[in-house]
Amino acid sequence: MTYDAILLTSFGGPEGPDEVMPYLERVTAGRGVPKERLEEVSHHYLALGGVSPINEQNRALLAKLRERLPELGIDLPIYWGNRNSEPYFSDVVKQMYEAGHRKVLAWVTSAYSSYSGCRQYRENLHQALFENDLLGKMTIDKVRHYFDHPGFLEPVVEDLVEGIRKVKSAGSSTEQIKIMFATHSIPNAMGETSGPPARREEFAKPGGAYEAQHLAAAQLVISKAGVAMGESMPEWELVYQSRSGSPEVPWLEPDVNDAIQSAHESGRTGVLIVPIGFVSDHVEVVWDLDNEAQETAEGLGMNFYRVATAGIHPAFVDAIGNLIAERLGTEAPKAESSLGPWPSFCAPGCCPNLRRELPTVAEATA
Ligand SMILES: CC1=C(CCC(=O)O)c2cc3nc(cc4[nH]c(cc5[nH]c(cc1n2)c(C)c5CCC(=O)O)c(CCC(=O)O)c4C)C(CCC(=O)O)=C3C
Ligand SMILES: [Fe+2]
Repeated sequence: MTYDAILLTSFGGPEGPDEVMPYLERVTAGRGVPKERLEEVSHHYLALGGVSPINEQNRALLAKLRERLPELGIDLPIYWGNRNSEPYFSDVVKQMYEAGHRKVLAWVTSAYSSYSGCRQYRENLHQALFENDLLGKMTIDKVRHYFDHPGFLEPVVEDLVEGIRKVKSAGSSTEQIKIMFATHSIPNAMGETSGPPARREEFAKPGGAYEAQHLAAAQLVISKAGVAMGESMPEWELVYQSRSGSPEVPWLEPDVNDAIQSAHESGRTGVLIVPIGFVSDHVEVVWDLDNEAQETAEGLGMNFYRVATAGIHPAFVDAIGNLIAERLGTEAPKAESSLGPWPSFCAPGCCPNLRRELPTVAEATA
């Protein structure tokens, strides 16, 4: 495979108070999210000055990639585009075409399979080509999901080890600690249909491939931390956060705050939250975990530690390099769970849009 440019592909966020409501409306357009939920989330953003940290984190990652990829032998220009805020895909795609690029490889800031974390990006990239009349003139492929890539997990393992030591020295024993791997909740219907249709029977409902990938990543993190510490690990579980949508629609559970309450009731005195579902410390992490979950835990008198995300850790930057090199055919895939390496091209019907079928990029031909 040859590519002539890389596109760092992300979610986007507001960068000022005036941008918050238009951003939230854009994100949820046609998604059936009640107005009350938007009001509530707008307060999270406004409490942070109306600025999501996500764009700054992507600028920092972009700078690291531009520095590091050439050292790894990848001499391709790197662009950055967002689904929901400037720089929009449509503008970036146009800019890339005008600069002469025809075969683009997108790397997405989402490690797992789901409509929200995969197909929606692929639909939006297709839309960007369409809007610029570039269908058939320029292709955009996508790097595979990397939930079980060692370089995605290493920064997490490092900080989990640190966190366990801290919570222990605050007085909680191994048996008194619960490790909670946290990820974005999604509707059950989205979980059940995540991943390729041919593999659907393989995964438990309602979480589907989305949940299976998280469990695989969590198990790897626990094993690695156990080896690093040379001792047995506290018990762990997968929990969900940042539930949106209307209350009648079932979403993946348990919620992180309920899980903290249950852990307290079963005699735990320490909780570590590992935001394994996120690649950097954006609003879901700094608000929903560092404020809400921490308050829940401390209100119950528990020791609390929130583990770092991959961010711009050198191991993660190198992992992105390896994932790109894998697509270029110059390095072997690195995937440590029995689920991977996840395919680079999504099967038709993978992580479907349950509202209406839309064309996408980076789809496998049947
Ligand atoms: C799976 C998943 C990821 C991980 C994969 C990926 O990274 O893409 C993710 C990431 C993110 N989600 C983000 C923000 C938001 N997500 C929302 C709403 C929703 N997310 C969903 C799922 C996911 N979301 C879903 C099923 C909805 C309901 C509406 C719908 O069905 O589409 C809403 C609306 C308000 C609310 O209800 O919360 C906001 C503002 C930000 C930016 C944060 C920042 O600004 O720092 C990021 C990285
Ligand atoms: Fe989201």
